[in-house]
Amino acid sequence: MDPVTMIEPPMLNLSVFVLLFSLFVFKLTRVDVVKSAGPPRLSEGIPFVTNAWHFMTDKKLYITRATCNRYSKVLSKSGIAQCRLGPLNLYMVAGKKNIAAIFRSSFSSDPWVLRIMKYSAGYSQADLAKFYQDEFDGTRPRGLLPEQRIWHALHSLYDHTLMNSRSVNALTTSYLSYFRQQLVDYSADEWTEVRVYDFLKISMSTAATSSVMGSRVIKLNPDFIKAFWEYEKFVETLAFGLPTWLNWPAVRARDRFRAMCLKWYQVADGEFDWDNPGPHHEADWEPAFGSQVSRGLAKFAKTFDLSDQSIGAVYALFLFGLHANTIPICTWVLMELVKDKDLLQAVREEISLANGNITNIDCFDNRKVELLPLLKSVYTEVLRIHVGVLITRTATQSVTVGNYSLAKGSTFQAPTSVAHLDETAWGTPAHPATKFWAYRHVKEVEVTSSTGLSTKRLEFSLGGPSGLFFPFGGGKNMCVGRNFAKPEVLLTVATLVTQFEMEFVSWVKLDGTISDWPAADNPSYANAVAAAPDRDMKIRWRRQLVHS
Ligand code: HEM
Repeated sequence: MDPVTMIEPPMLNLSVFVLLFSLFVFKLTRVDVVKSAGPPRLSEGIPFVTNAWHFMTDKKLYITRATCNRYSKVLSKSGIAQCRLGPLNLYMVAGKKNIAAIFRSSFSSDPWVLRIMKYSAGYSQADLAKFYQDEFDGTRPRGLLPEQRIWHALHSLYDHTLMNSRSVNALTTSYLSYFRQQLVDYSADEWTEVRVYDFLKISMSTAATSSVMGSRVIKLNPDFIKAFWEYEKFVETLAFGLPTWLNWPAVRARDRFRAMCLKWYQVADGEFDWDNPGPHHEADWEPAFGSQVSRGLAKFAKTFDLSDQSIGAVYALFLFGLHANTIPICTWVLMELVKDKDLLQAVREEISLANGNITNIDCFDNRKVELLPLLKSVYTEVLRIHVGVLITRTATQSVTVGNYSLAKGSTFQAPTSVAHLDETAWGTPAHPATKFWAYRHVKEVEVTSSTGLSTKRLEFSLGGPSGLFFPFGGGKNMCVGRNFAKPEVLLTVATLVTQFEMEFVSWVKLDGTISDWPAADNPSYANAVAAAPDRDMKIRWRRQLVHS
């Protein structure tokens, strides 16, 4: 199937699910509707249904209802609002102080993550029980060493293999080399038409998967990348835990992708020498599992004796985390550059200057590209505008938020979009907060050389308060992939704009037909982190002649 048609959002099915889900919830739950003395409540047109419906079909609207004048100013006034989401009673929070509060150590995202592991990834019940038993609230079984505790082991594995500079550098170098292989078919002689999102979905996911697990996983499963995107479009709705008979296409896509991951794992496991200690256990790269994080996940699965079903789920969910946000973010960055020729030229010059006017990307210093102020500003601005997630936390003890004392077990959600689009924090008279502005996060500074010569240059400077910018979440559950995400996106963009001349052709719908409208955030991604575009940009490009 054409890779574009396979990503059409499952709107029809979703609508049916939501309706049935809402009725299901309405019938099965008895929820206390007494007006409490707690934070103000966000009203619902149809009790139990309206919020769940909006959350699953248009989360922007769900959040807007809590903040916008037309509906209610509940959240903007008080900084905390109660909100019913199906059977759950949640507290939505906003404002620097309340957001900082939910990033404290007395809040955890583990219960929310468990839901994703259960439904979106499909861990087995027996393995989920190991996580449930390792209580996050201090009542965990006593006498266990930290490394014997499953949550601790998972978090420290990520810290060790994704957060330190050695592992990030190794992943970045490997990613770039695989990404360049995706470009070999494009020559300097002819113009080729490509769709930006379509191209990046295939090329970046192929390169990033290979850099983490090695390319064998794709050779063993020729449909691997296609199966990933088939699965990706369902991950958010799977998390709602609808019965399988109601959600069959999603469950089938998940199980198919998980089985592919397991097939690869079994080959790698048979090949890896587990019994003999040696450098292969700590190497940045070895042929069986690939990178440190991939090998670490295998060790984790063995240590906690995970079932085959859960092992497939471990890798499927990790690959979702790896691709689901960097690829839409990179797409938006590239779209913004192609839309604005002057900006594209300015970014090209910045990259070229930093690299001594060498346009051969093979000679680039990766770290220099990451520091370029204008490119970093565009990346930051795209994160600000297009990351729209409800950062979710559960209180592990009784807590005080926004002057309200709330019980242990209360669930909180902080919508990034309320903070990221706050006009008073980010807007300027010429550039409102809701609009992309490439130069929002740079300022011009004057520098004087040792010979007394004064020049002006751009310096990166976040264009608003850091407490109102949290695209990667915060606290101990903050995104562990953020140190890799940045070089992955920036180096992909730097490679493409330096190696290719590119021109806008037209906006197209996801099925490839012409669109009169530019791309906007796709509302059918429910609680996704970075919004995918609802349509694509067709461009034409050809390789630049390289001077080294
Ligand atoms: C621009 C790209 C990305 C964005 C915007 C993003 C955003 C996020 C957010 C908002 C969370 C939840 C954090 C919280 O609850 O406080 C998260 C968690 C996570 N992300 Fe990312 N992410 C990105 C890239 C990546 C990459 C490249 C990887 C893998 C290498 C990754 C792996 C993960 C994992 C494993 C978690 C769960 C962490 C935990 O529960 O301890 N992410 N991400």
